[in-house]
Amino acid sequence: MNDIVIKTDKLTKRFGDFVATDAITFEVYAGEIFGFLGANGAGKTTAMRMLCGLLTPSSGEASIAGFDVYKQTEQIKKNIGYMSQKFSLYEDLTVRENITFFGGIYGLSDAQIDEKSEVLIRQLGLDQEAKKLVGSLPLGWKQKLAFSVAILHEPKIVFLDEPTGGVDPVTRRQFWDLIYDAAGRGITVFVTTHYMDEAEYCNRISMMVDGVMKALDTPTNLKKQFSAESMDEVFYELARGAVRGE
Ligand SMILES: Nc1ncnc2c1ncn2[C@@H]1O[C@H](COP(=O)(O)OP(=O)(O)OP(=O)(O)O)[C@@H](O)[C@H]1O
Repeated sequence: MNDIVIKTDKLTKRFGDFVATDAITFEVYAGEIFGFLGANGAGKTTAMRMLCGLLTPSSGEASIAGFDVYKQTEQIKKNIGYMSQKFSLYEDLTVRENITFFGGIYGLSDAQIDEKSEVLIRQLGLDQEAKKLVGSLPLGWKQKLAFSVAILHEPKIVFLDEPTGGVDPVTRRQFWDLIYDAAGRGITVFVTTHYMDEAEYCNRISMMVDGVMKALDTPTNLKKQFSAESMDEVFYELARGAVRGE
């Protein structure tokens, strides 16, 4: 009995004659960690922006947390968290000021913000850094803080667009501990990544090639399906015919 929190039917985005996302149809379940993979230019960011209510589709259907992507974008935004590649922390505010600022935007009370700030700062091990400007923190800390801020309001779904770009594997693993923690609390995680070790951490993975969703299954089943030892091999098999990208 899985609750569906994301449902799309032939969701498409055209830019002029170019079809960036081509009739993708899939479902994501509550509490799932769903990996959204594809080579550069495959159409991941475009699809994700439609799902977040930030970009109007050209055709097809999608509902996010039960809300329609054409008509109910404000409700969608209230029920999701979003962390883009250029995450939205303010570098010239301190760690604590950033948490307070975003808590205010999400409509949390002062008491809730105080409580969340304490928990978060402790959980991230940022006690020494709480009064430091975010701009002075290493990238890995910024990413963890940006993720924590994106789920400050305990959304139903959090969308992560390449959240761990540019940091080492140990720091990436620590970031994934936070993802597991959020998923354990029932937050659905929709994540794009280029790192195949991260793909292995997902419950299910979809692979986009030239705007089309070419595969969707668990990492184990995908490896079986492609007689592959690793997700790297699966990715290569699927993406090698791609026209777009580098
Ligand atoms: N506003 C736009 N106008 C025209 N073309 C666009 C626009 N936005 C994206 N595209 C094109 O759509 C295609 C898909 O882009 P998108 O950013 O969705 O891919 P992606 O899978 O997220 O790639 P990456 O991994 O590089 O971020 C690309 O060829 C891109 O150039």
